[in-house]
Amino acid sequence: MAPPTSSRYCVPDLRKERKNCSFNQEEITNLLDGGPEQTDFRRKLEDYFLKDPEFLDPIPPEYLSHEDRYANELRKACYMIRKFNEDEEVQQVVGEMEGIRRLIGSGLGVALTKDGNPLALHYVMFLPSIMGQGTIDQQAEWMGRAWAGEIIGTYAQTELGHGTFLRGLETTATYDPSTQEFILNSPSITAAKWWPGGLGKTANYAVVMAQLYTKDVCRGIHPFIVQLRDEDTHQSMPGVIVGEIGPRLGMNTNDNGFLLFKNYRIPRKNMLMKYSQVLEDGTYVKPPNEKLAYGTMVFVRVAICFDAYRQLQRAVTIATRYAAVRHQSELVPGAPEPQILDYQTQQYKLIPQIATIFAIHFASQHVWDTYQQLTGELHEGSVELLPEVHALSCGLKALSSNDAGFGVEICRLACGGHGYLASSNLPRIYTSTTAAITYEGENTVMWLQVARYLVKSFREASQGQPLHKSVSYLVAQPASTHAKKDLSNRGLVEAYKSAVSSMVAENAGRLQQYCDKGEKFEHAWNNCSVLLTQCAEAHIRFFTCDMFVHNVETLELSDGVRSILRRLCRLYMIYHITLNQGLFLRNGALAASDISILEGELSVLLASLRPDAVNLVDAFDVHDRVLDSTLGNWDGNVYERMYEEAMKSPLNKTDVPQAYYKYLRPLMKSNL
Ligand SMILES: CCCCCCCCCCCCCCCCCCCCCC(=O)SCCNC(=O)CCNC(=O)[C@H](O)C(C)(C)COP(=O)(O)OP(=O)(O)OC[C@H]1O[C@@H](n2cnc3c(N)ncnc32)[C@H](O)[C@@H]1OP(=O)(O)O
Ligand SMILES: Cc1cc2nc3c(=O)[nH]c(=O)nc-3n(C[C@H](O)[C@H](O)[C@H](O)COP(=O)(O)OP(=O)(O)OC[C@H]3O[C@@H](n4cnc5c(N)ncnc54)[C@H](O)[C@@H]3O)c2cc1C
Repeated sequence: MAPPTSSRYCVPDLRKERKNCSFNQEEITNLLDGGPEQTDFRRKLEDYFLKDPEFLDPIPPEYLSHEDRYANELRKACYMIRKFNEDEEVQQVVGEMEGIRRLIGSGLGVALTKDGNPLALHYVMFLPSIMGQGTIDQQAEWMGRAWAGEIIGTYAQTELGHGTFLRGLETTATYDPSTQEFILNSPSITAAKWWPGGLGKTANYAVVMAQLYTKDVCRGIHPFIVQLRDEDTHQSMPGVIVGEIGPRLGMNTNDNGFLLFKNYRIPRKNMLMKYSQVLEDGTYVKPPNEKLAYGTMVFVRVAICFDAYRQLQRAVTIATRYAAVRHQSELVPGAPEPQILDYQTQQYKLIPQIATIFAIHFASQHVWDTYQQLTGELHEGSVELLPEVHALSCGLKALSSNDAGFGVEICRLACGGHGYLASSNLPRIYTSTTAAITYEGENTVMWLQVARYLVKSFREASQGQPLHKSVSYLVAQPASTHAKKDLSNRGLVEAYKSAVSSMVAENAGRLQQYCDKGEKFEHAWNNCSVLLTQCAEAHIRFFTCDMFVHNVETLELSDGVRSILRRLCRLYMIYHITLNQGLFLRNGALAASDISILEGELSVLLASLRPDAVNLVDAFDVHDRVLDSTLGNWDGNVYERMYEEAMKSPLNKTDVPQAYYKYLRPLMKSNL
C-alpha cells in the first residue's frame, strides 16, 4: 500500500485525487491478493527482491543487442532462482512452491525479468508436466533436480506444421522392446518443434509431446522427458538439433526455439506414465480419458487468466494516473485545460478496464477452484468434471487474454503519443499480453471448444439429462417480451442468461438444419462456426457477469467497498450489454427502452466512478518498479522522468553522432 499522501510527495493533481477516497483501499488490495496475509507476503517478496541492485537495469533493454538482452535476463533469472534456493532470509519469507509461483507468475517476476524470463517455461510447464503427468516414482526422480535448477526444462509441443491441431503432430516416439527405449524422430521439416520458450539456448531437457507407436500401432500424442543437451558441456546431444527461432513481436528474451530429432533414443522410463503406460514388452495401457495427456495445458490456461488481469492492472494504473496528471484542450472555452480524465470519452476508455480486472479476477478464482476440485477427483479416479473444467478454462483463457490484450491497447491509446514510447512500458506490456491470445491455444480455437461443449450440453438438456453447473441455465425458458424488465444487477444477469440460452438454442437448431439437409456434421459445424464462436463468447461473458454479481453480493465487504464494486459491476454489465444490444433485443431479453435507460445510466456511472478512478488503481497496489513506466509512477512526476529516460538514449551521448559524418554530411554537402 502506498503511504499516506502526507508522508510522500506526489504532484498536486494526484494529491487532489487522493484526498477523498470513498472506500477502504487496503480491503480491495487484500481482496485481489487473496487475503491480508497474501498481501503481506507479496509486499515482503517485492521488498526483498526489488531492493537488490542485481535486478536493476542500468541500460534500458531496448538499447542492448539481441544476445546481450538474452544474457541480461538470463543473469537475472538465474540469480533470482539461486537467491530463492540458497538464501535463508528469502526462504523464511516465501514458502517453496508459492514463492516460485509468485516469482514467475506475478507482476514481480515480470518486473525482474522484463522482456521474457528464459526460465519461465521450466516453472510454468516443465515442472507442472512432471507433477501432473508423472508417476510418483518419476516425480521422485525428476522433481528434486528440476526444483534445484540442476536441470532446466521446457514444454515442446508445437511444430512448424501444427500448433492447434495436436492430433496432427508429426514427431514420433517408437518403442523398441529389445532395448526398452523410445526412438524419437522428426520425419519432415514441418515436424520440427517450433516456439517452445527457453528451448533455444537455455533448456537442457524438455517434455516433448510425440505420437507414440507401440507394436506398430499409433496411440496418439504422449509426453516424454527428453534430454536435449549434455549436462556438463551444454552441447546438444547427438541426434538432437536445437536452436533459437529469431526475434518476435515481444518476449524476446524467452529464447523460443526449434528442435528436431534423428533416431534419438530415450529410456522407457522417460515416458510420463501417470495416466497411460507402455509396459516392458510394448503393451499399451490406455488412460481413463485420452485427453488427460493435455492436462498441463489446462493448468496453464487457468494460470493465464490471472496473468491477463495483472497485465491489465499495470496498464490501467499507468494510464489512469497519467490521465489525472495530463492536461489538454479546453472543456469550457477560456477555462484552464482540464485533466484529460475529466473527458467522458477518456473515462469510457479507462474505467471499464478497471471493472474488467475485478470481473476476470472473480471468474478466474472460480475456475481455479473448480480445477482444484477436478485435481482432487482425478486422484480418486473420477474424470466427471473434466469437460466442465476444459470448457471453462478454454473460455476464460480466451476472454481474459482478449479483454486484457485489447484493454492494454486502449490504455496505450489513452496516453496519446507518450503511450507509444518504450519508456511508458505500454508497448512491452502490450506485446506480452497479446501473445496470450495465441499461445496455449489460439483464441478462436478455444471458443470453438467452448461452443462444442455448449451444443453438446444443449442437446443433452433437450433430452432431459442433467447439466454441469456453468451450462445449467441452457434449459432456461425464453424471456417474455411483454413483461416489465428487472434492470437490477441480478436482473441483468437474468437477461444475459435468457439472451445467451436463446442464441445457443437458435444456433444448435441451425446446425441441426444443415445436418437435416444432408450436410455432414463437420461441414455443418464449419458453416455455423462464426455464430458458434459468438455463442461461446457470450456464454463466457455471461459467466463473468454472474460471478461478478455473485461475489459482490455475497462476500463480506465494508459498505464503501461493496458500493464501489457494485457500481463497477454494473458498469461492466452495461458496457457489454450496450456493445452487444442486438443479442438482447432479438429474443426480447431487453427492450429498446431498457437499453436506452441503461445507456443513460452508463454516463451516470462513469461520472460517479470518476472521482475514485485514481484511488481504485492505487488500491491495485502495483509497485512502481513493477509498473516500470515514466507515465505511471505513484508520484505522477511524468515529464521530468520522461526527460531523464530520453537522456539514456545512446544517441544522446554525443551532440553529433558518427553516422552524421558517415552518411548525412556527405549527402548534405554533396553540392559543395
Ligand atoms: C510447480 C511450479 C509452479 C509454478 C507455476 C507457475 C505458474 C505461473 C503462471 C504464470 C502465468 C503465465 C505466464 C506466461 C508465461 C509464458 C507462457 C507461455 C506458454 C505458452 C505455451 C504454449 O503455447 S504450449 C502449446 C499450447 N498448445 C495448445 O494449446 C494447442 C491447442 N490445441 C488443443 O488443445 C487441441 O488440439 C484441441 C483444440 C483442444 C483439440 O483437441 P483434439 O483434436 O484432440 O480434440 P477434439 O476437438 O476432437 O475434441 C474431442 C473431445 O476432447 C475434448 N477435449 C479436448 N481437449 C481437452 C482437454 N484439454 N481436456 C479435456 N477434454 C478435452 C473435447 O471437448 C471433445 O470432447 P467431446 O467429444 O465430449 O465433445
Ligand atoms: C509467444 C509464444 C510462446 C509460445 N510458447 C510455446 C511453448 O512454450 N511451447 C509450445 O509447444 N508452443 C508454444 N507456442 C506455440 C503456440 O501454442 C501456438 O502458436 C498456438 O497454439 C497456435 O497454433 P498455430 O501457431 O499452429 O496457429 P494456427 O492453428 O496455424 O492458427 C492460424 C489461424 O488458423 C485458425 N485455425 C486453426 N485451426 C482452426 C480450426 N480448427 N477452426 C477454425 N480456425 C482455425 C486460427 O484461429 C488462426 O486464425 C508459443 C507461441 C507464442 C506466440
